[in-house]
Amino acid sequence: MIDAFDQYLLVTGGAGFIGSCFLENWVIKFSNIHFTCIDKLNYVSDHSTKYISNLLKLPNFKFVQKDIAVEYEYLCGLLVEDYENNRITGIINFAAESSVDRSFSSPLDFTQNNITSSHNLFECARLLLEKHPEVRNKFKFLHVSTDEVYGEQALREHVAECSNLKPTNPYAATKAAIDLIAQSYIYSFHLPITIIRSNNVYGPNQNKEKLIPMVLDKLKQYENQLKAKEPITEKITIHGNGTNKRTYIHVQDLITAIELLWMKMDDDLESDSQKVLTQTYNIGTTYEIDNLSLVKYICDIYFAQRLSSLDVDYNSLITFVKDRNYNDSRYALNFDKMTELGWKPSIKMTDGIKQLVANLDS
Ligand SMILES: NC(=O)c1ccc[n+]([C@@H]2O[C@H](COP(=O)([O-])OP(=O)(O)OC[C@H]3O[C@@H](n4cnc5c(N)ncnc54)[C@H](O)[C@@H]3O)[C@@H](O)[C@H]2O)c1
Ligand SMILES: C[C@H]1O[C@H](OP(=O)(O)OP(=O)(O)OC[C@H]2O[C@@H](n3ccc(=O)[nH]c3=O)[C@H](O)[C@@H]2O)[C@H](O)[C@@H](O)C1=O
Repeated sequence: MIDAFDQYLLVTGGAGFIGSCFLENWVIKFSNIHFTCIDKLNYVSDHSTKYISNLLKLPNFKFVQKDIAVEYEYLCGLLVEDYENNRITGIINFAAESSVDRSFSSPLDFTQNNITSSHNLFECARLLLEKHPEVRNKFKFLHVSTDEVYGEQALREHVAECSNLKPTNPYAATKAAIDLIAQSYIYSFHLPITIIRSNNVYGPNQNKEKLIPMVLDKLKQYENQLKAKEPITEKITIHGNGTNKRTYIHVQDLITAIELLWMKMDDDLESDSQKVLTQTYNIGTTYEIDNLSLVKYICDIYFAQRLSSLDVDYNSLITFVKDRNYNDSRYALNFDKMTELGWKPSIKMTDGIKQLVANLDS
């Protein structure tokens, strides 16, 4: 069979926030690579392919709506039994239920979904390399984890990839569990899984349950109600007293990091080494800010860009609500390993937020 494409990749969770931004970038940029995206289409994309709609007709893209937590047989067929037809030798795993808030109310669903979906992928990858050992010299697996697996850091503390995993919420615990299962597959089956753990990611296509898109959505509603001379109904909701801090990375900077690692994995395969394959990488920035300051920062940009004539006391737009069961105080990553590979974040938070405000009507 003559391969129409140089590589065949499986991307899971590609209809969601980061996955869709990744696919929007890579499917267009790498026309020599074929991408199969599997996503169950949950609430984050309104149970639709709206974030990847312009990819659906491209020759190097295929979308499959499946729940990889329950479709083990399908995955096995795609990756192992029908390898000769599908020839998938690269997996990038974004798929997960990603909301900390939702994990407090349905922890078992998070365990069932997040752990089983990723473990199904690891097991299929193991079986593929067992059945087709010749694939090992071109097989890559990038698993997307999170900084939350480390739990919170004290002031001036930074965690490196070798730091202990101390998750505090059910979502983070599922992500930590997956990382530990991945580690067992690396040791026991020499499966070349590379893991990335990033700070909070922001950018287009992010569901408005998360802080930044929530603030933008509330401000847009405020603007619409103001123009329609309707009563202002919605307020920006801040958990607790707003002093919790987060560190932010623009989704494009994360994608650049993924691309660098993917190339370094190719170098490893060509030189039969494992400098990057089987490694874990923190992907972070130094843009740390407390939640209340971030909300006011976004308001500053929003009003300057869209409502410059108004002089509004932002406190009137904000309401403080009950805090999370547990709310990590801050995450601070040591990302020297990525720096040593030549990566650094390039999108300033000001520019990233301004870009989001400017694109609100698109
Ligand atoms: N957003 C962040 O700030 C952030 C930071 C660090 C790590 N992460 C990780 O990055 C990945 C993507 O995060 P996101 O913010 O884009 O999430 P998201 O919630 O926006 O998208 C996740 C996608 O995965 C899909 N999915 C979930 N379970 C699935 C299953 N069993 N089968 C098929 N599809 C499934 C969902 O339908 C959704 O489209 C997740 O693994 C998350 O843990 C996110
Ligand atoms: C690395 C993880 O980032 C995201 O998780 P996180 O909980 O940090 O993101 P959120 O945007 O949900 O919350 C950030 C911060 O804001 C508070 N907050 C949120 C929503 C709201 O309406 N009001 C708030 O005050 C919240 O308590 C937090 O302190 C990502 O979702 C996850 O997948 C990651 O891996």
